[in-house]
Amino acid sequence: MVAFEGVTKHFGEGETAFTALDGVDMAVGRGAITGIIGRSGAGKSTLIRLVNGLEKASSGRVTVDGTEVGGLSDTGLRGLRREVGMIFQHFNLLSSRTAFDNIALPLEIAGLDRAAIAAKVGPLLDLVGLGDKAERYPSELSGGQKQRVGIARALATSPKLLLSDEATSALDPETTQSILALLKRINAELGLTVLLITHEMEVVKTIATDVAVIDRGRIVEQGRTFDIFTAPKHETTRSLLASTLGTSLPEWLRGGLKAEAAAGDRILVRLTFFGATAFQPLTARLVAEIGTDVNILAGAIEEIAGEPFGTLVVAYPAAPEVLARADRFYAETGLATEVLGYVA
Ligand SMILES: Nc1ncnc2c1ncn2[C@@H]1O[C@H](COP(=O)(O)OP(=O)(O)OP(=O)(O)O)[C@@H](O)[C@H]1O
Repeated sequence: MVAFEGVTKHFGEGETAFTALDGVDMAVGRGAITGIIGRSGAGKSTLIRLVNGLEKASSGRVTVDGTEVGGLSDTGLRGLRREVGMIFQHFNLLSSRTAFDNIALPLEIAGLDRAAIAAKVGPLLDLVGLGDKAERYPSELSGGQKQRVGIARALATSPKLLLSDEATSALDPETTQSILALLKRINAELGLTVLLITHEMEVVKTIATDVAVIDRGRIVEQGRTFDIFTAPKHETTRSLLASTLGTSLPEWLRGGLKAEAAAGDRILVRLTFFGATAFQPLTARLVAEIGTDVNILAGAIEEIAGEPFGTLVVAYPAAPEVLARADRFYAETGLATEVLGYVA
């Protein structure tokens, strides 16, 4: 639905020139919820703003449904923006307008009469759960309610694509979950494609079917969320995900970790389980097969893009016969393993 082909974006000229995007190739599938993650300043906002023509690529092509955004006239851009809704971190509502009138705004701009507008806005208010708040002003609404108005406004022109720029970053965790549930429902019920940028890994883990990782203007990794989150390849992805997945080591352990084993050391291994049911029996068997001298140091079962996934960090003696037993067990069970290092 959206394609980036060799997209580069420079800001400024000469000595102050800055390359915000550097040869981005990326595809956003129809009906998918795609999350773009990256550190602050990586280029996420610039990337998303190219999709609705708020920024123009310096080179390369951005297309929405086959139409090149950079080549559109002002009229063409207005048409595109009816097809592409956007929601923002700080909601961007007009404080002088009620919830109803904020949602009505894009329809007024599109030239609809009052009756047609009312026929659209009523159901949208119901869809976002604000049927009883039509006449409230933004100052009378909570953050979550304001974002619901923002979502309804973005949906007013029946877009095919919704862009979300840190839409839950200003909300508390509970409200975030309710907004994410709403976005998921809209995606499923209206078949709306969603492209979101966020610095919150939890958001991606909860709703994104696909993810792209951006680092200093380049896409360094992209694919299905479950695959990327369970087996991140790029260093940036690993570091972004470390604190989210319960796979990061406690400081006291990390501090003493060595790359090489000395006599008498213990090896630290991270095991990855797919499917919650595998967790218990495999943990028990691990201890039985390797020997009782196994410490379980960290572990968690979580859900990524709707699928259960578990990790366990264990330590046991780095003696050749123990390592051989462990390797046999891993090969038999197909467990994914990663050696984290050695401790005295
Ligand atoms: N109009 C501009 N003029 C000059 N530099 C810009 C402009 N807009 C963005 N940049 C620079 O481009 C880089 C990418 O910015 P962008 O806002 O896309 O990053 P981001 O990943 O969205 O960051 P954040 O998570 O902090 O919002 C940053 O270094 C930023 O300073």
